[in-house]
Amino acid sequence: MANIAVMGAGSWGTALSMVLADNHHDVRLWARREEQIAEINNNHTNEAYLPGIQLPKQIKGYSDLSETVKDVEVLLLVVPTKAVRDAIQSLRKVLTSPVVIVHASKGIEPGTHKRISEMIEEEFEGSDLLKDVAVLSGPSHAEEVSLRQPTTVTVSSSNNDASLLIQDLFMNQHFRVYTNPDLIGVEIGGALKNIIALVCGLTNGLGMGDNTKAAIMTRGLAEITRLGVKQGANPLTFAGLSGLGDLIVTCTSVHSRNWRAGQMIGQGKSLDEVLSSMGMVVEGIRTTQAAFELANELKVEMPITSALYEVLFEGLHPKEATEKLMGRIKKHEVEQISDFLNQDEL
Ligand SMILES: NC(=O)C1=CN([C@@H]2O[C@H](COP(=O)(O)OP(=O)(O)OC[C@H]3O[C@@H](n4cnc5c(N)ncnc54)[C@H](OP(=O)(O)O)[C@@H]3O)[C@@H](O)[C@H]2O)C=CC1
Ligand SMILES: O=C(CO)COP(=O)(O)O
Repeated sequence: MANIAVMGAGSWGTALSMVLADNHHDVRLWARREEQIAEINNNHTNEAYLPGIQLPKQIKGYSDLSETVKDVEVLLLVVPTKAVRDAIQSLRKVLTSPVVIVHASKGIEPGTHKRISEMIEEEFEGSDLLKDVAVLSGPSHAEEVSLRQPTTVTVSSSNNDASLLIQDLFMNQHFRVYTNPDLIGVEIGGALKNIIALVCGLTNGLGMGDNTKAAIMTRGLAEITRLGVKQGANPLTFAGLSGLGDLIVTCTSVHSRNWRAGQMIGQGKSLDEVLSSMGMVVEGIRTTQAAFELANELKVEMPITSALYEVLFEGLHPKEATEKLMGRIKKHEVEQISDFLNQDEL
C-alpha cells in the first residue's frame, strides 16, 4: 500500500482522501490551518467541509509540507484553481524526489487561459521532480462520495501508465474509475460545466422551469464541446463522465455550489453577497471570465458563457441576457466536425 500526499483539505480533498484510505493507503492530508489539522487528527472529522462524516484513521492531518511529501510517489492536488500556482511553487521547494501529480480541481486560469495540468507543467519546467501529471474528474459531489454512494469518474494523463496507476489507487466498490487519454477534453469539460451550472441555477432563481434548464444544459454542452474541440479535444469526451456526466450532476444537484450561487444571483443577490455567504469555492465565476476571454481569442462562439459574463461582470440584467439569447439569429442545431474547427466567420 502507498503513502499518498493530499494538498487541500476542503470538501473534495477530504472525500478523495476517504476513498484512498478505504483502499488501505496511508493518507497525509495537508492543510494550512492548525485547528483543522488538530480536528482531523483528534476527532477524525472535518466539520466545516463534510459535516457529520467520520474520517478513517489512516487519514492523518499534516501542517509541514516537507514532511507531508517525504518519500511519497503520488500527490493529489485539490485546491481551488486560484491557489494552484502558489501550491505548486511551495511544493517544488520541498520535493526531494520525483512524484506523479494527480489533480482534481476544475478550472481555467483567467489571463493565461491555462488548464490545471498546463499550470503544473509550467511551474515544474526545467525540473525532474515531476514524473507525470494526471486529472481525476467526473460527476462526483464530495457529500455523496463521503457517504460511499456509487460514483464514477475518469482519469486522464498523456502517459497511459500514469492513468492506470491512478485508476488502481482510487478504484473500489463505491468509486469506479475509467481512463480516457484525452487530457484536454477531460479538463475542459470539468472546468466549463461550472459555467453552465451557474446559469441553470440563475434561471431557477428567476422562476424559469425545466424547459429552460434542458435548453441551457444542451446548448451549454454544445458550446463547451466547440471550445474543447478547437483546443484539440476529442468531441466524444464531452458525451462521457467528465462532460455530460458532470454537467448533469452539477446542473441538477442541491449539492452544487455553482448552481446555488447562480440561484442566489437569479433571486437578486449581488455577486459579493453570494460569494461571502458560500464559505466554499465557486469555481465557475473565475472560469466564466477565463472562458469568455479564451472564446474571444480562439473565435469560438459561446453565447451562454458570454451572456453570463455580461451578467456577472458588466451589470447586464439576467432578464435582458435571456432576451438576448432567445433573440439570436436562426441556426442549425447540429454542427459538423469541420464547423468546430473552422469558425472564423461566426
Ligand atoms: N466539492 C466537490 O464535490 C468537488 C470539488 N471539485 C473541485 O475541487 C477543487 C477544490 O474544491 P473543494 O474541495 O470543493 O473546495 P472547498 O471550498 O471545499 O475547500 C477549499 C480548500 O482549499 C484550501 N485553500 C483555499 N485557498 C487556498 C490557498 N490559497 N492555499 C492553500 N489552500 C487553499 C481551503 O483551505 P482553508 O479551509 O484553510 O480555507 C480548503 O481546504 C475545486 O477546483 C472544485 O471545483 C471537484 C469535484 C467535486
Ligand atoms: O464538480 C463538482 C461535482 O462533480 C462539484 O460542483 P460544485 O463545485 O458546483 O459543487
